[in-house]
Amino acid sequence: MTGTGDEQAGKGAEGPAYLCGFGNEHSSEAVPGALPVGRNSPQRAPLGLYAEQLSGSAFTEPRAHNRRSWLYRIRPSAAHPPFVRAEQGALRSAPFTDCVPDPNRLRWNPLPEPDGPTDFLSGLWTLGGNGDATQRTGMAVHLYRANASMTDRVFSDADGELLIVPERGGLLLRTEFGLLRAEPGQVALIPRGVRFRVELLDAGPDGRGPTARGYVCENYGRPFQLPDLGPIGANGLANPRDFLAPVAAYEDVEGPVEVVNKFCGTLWKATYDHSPLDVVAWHGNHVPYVYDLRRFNVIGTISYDHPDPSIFTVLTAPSDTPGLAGVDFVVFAPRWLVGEDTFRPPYFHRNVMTEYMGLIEGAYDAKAEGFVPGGGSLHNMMSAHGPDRETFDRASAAELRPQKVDDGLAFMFETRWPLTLTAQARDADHLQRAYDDVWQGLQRHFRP
Ligand SMILES: O=C(O)Cc1cc(O)ccc1O
Ligand SMILES: [Fe+2]
Repeated sequence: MTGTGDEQAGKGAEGPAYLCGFGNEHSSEAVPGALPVGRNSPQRAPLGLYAEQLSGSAFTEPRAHNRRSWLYRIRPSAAHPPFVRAEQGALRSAPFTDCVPDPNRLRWNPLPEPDGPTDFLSGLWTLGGNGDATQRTGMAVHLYRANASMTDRVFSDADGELLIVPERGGLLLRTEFGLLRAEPGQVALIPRGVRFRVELLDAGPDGRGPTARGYVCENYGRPFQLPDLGPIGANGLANPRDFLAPVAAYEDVEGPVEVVNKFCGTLWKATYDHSPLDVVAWHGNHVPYVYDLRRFNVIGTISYDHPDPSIFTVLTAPSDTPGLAGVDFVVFAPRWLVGEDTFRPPYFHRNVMTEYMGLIEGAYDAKAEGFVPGGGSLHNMMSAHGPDRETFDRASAAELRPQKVDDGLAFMFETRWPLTLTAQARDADHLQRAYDDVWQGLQRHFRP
């Protein structure tokens, strides 16, 4: 695949320029002539740059799964002193062994405000996850809250890719590949190993701003890809051309920059004597991207019943068993409900998959109250859940006219493995201890 064009993104003309297309073999140069022509590693790279390959798959994986990018940079990444252990904050990693896996339905309010100056990295707070980062399986659910831009440091995650879901406040992601802007309603993906710095879009000149919040799915397994469409056909759900990769943009900055690396669950740091965001040109398919959830082409019934929410899959990270995702990213976007003789909100169910849900704005059609933007719910493997009592009563009696559901944007990280909590999530003050009550009082209506 090749890029078909550039796109100006963000709100208005000041947004970064982008390259379009999911999984494409993109190329970009910030200085004309910086990309070598016809080879990746010439004897001397153009403009005195260093060539470096960043591999996101084994060299030998099938072409359809093969991922790598070639970076042409001012200094090679290899020029650095030893990494030493860094502050872990509230960031935790798989395997999650603090807690016994809990079959209860759980729900949290948003994270409390940060105590002091907190950037994206120090504001990461892990809820739980599954698998094992050292085995490259499973996933983790993190939340973040940040009131300061990252300055003089960058982050990269050797353990997996990061799907960032802003809920409050926009983010400017300065990556090795260039700039991405992600506002609430958009999501950003940083591939395994890619270095980046997160700045708050609303920050003042001192880098401080109101608290930005959101969710992060850390995927240790096979990278997210677009789901197959089967009988849906060639178009629909998330369309490939709406995934936007950055154009090359580099920093030529001498001076100490801390590089923080998450490696097998722990954070390590090394101080470089220059900014490692010094990539002048690049090409490849192991690239960061943003996607606007409002571009999701929502498909649902036009007759009766309610398709399973797999119909809302934006991205899927396959496991080694076909059809069983390590993690799916699913969005409940504005849509029309027209099903006749149909209970229209999510049905009662028990699922072998585990569902973590978050809310970006508004309300969710299965929950009348208590599921709030910035909060989250966990319905672990086989836990019984569905509409709360109020929603059930309302939806069972509703007149079934065509109805637009457009008062919220919810999402789900759905995984084939049960999710084990961190101790901080189990013991959190913001855990709603009476969540079970939302299903109390569902009356018997049986009339044999
Ligand atoms: O639990 C949820 O609210 C998510 C969900 C929605 C739906 O419409 C059907 C099944 C399902 O798990
Ligand atoms: Fe569910």
